[in-house]
Amino acid sequence: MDMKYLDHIGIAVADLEEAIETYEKLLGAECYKRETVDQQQVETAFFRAGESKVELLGATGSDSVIAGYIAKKGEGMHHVAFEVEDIRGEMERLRGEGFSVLSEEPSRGADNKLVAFVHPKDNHGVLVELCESLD
Ligand SMILES: CC[C@@H](C(=O)O)C(=O)SCCNC(=O)CCNC(=O)[C@H](O)C(C)(C)COP(=O)(O)OP(=O)(O)OC[C@H]1O[C@@H](n2cnc3c(N)ncnc32)[C@H](O)[C@@H]1OP(=O)(O)O
Ligand SMILES: [Co+2]
Repeated sequence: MDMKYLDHIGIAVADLEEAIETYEKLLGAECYKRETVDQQQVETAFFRAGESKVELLGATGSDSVIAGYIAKKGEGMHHVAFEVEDIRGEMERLRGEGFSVLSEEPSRGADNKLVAFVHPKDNHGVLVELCESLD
């Protein structure tokens, strides 16, 4: 299988501190990691939920896709992320299947991963992230 498992869901939030408090109560677990990814202009906060994770995403700049998303659609589910074994191979496979992979090369994401995205218009309205762990 090419996609190994659902690694995380990404949730766009307007106020990261407030959202962390909410998700700590909701999941009954503490945020275990915070990381800013400058290339994406986002600050992330991660929670474990069984084998999967919840990634809260706050914008760090007005050009951030998260700021644009919230301005247009409001807060909410932003993407689903699948862990893959070989991200470049998977990007090539998806391009061959006609999907719009949004970059030529993967970039550095949070959590020591390489990431790439597939346009939501190709996935029935859901932005899909591919991630490959570098650990
Ligand atoms: C922290 C790093 C990493 C990790 O390690 O986990 C991350 O998770 S980073 C997460 C943030 N980064 C990204 O999302 C990068 C990839 N995304 C993009 O390049 C863009 O967001 C996009 C998908 C290309 C859309 O950008 P753009 O075309 O500029 O936005 P529009 O507002 O014009 O939208 C066009 C069209 O698409 C719909 N849309 C946009 N975003 C989403 C979304 N997340 N989910 C579903 N649909 C989305 C938008 O509503 C528009 O639709 P129409 O109005 O019907 O045309
Ligand atoms: Co993500």
